[in-house]
Amino acid sequence: MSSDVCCLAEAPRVAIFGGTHGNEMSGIMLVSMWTKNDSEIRRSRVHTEPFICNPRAVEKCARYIDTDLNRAFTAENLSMPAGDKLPYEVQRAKEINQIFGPKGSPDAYDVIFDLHNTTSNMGSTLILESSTDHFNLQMVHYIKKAMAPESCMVLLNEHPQLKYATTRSVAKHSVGLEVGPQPQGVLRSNIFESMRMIVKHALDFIEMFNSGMEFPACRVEVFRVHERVDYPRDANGNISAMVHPHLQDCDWEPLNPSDPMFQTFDGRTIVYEGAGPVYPTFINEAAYYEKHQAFVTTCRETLSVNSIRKNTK
Ligand SMILES: CC(=O)N[C@@H](CC(=O)O)C(=O)O
Ligand SMILES: [Zn+2]
Repeated sequence: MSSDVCCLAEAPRVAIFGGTHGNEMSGIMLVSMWTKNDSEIRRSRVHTEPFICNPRAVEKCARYIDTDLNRAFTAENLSMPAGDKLPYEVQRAKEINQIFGPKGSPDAYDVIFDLHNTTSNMGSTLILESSTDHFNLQMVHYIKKAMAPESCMVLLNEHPQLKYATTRSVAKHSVGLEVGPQPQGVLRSNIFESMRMIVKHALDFIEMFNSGMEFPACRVEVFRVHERVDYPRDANGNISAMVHPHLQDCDWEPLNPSDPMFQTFDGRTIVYEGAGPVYPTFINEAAYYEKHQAFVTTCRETLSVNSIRKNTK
């Protein structure tokens, strides 16, 4: 019914970020490619800016120089007086906020896609930070349909403690794109092509939305971030077990009470002792050893998405 349609502002300004982490190669290569020739990302009703977020980390092929850029977009950092004593990524966050934000203001870019790779066997995953952004929910619904039969999962991170201040959070609508498995510093053609295809569908969606198309109400399956699980550790804080072979590479598959979770170096199995099934993801992500995270558990949910169209005035 058209009376239930949410009329939303047009989304003419879009950015595609790569190299938020300097060793996640697919996004870095795609963004560099589109910077040289933007024919693939050009649409008549969308202006799309490809952008390398952490050029010094890209140069070094490291996740970051001083601190993780994808945690740096806090109100505190962004309001810090500029100065060259600040950590490189804090300076960079302030610059990115100037160009694509300011975060939370009407001047901010409409949509930012931030391209990441994971060493986990997650496949293609869209990361959302809000369950009430119906523009983003309609977009991920569109992308999932367009990608089928290839799967595209949706990870929803609005957990008050586990949420972090991402680079993409300067936009009005922020979307993370995480594709794996791909080792750090490595390009895999299948991963690169999946990422490229998702960006294509996303831009097609925005083009259609900006052209005035109405998107009917729908439902979308998401996996909501529930808990961070660290590796077992000894008294000195060193890791004392590895991800169990039965869990390794089983991202998005149910983990039930008493299922194997870790394997100690002397071959003992540590089982999951939670109450019900959870869906682990980011299993054995290389970048998360420093964050004390072996995997994150999620709960499966279906969200109802409102019908949307561009407001016409
Ligand atoms: C492996 C990796 O870098 N993942 C991203 C996820 C995200 O963009 O939310 C991060 O931790 O920043
Ligand atoms: Zn990343």
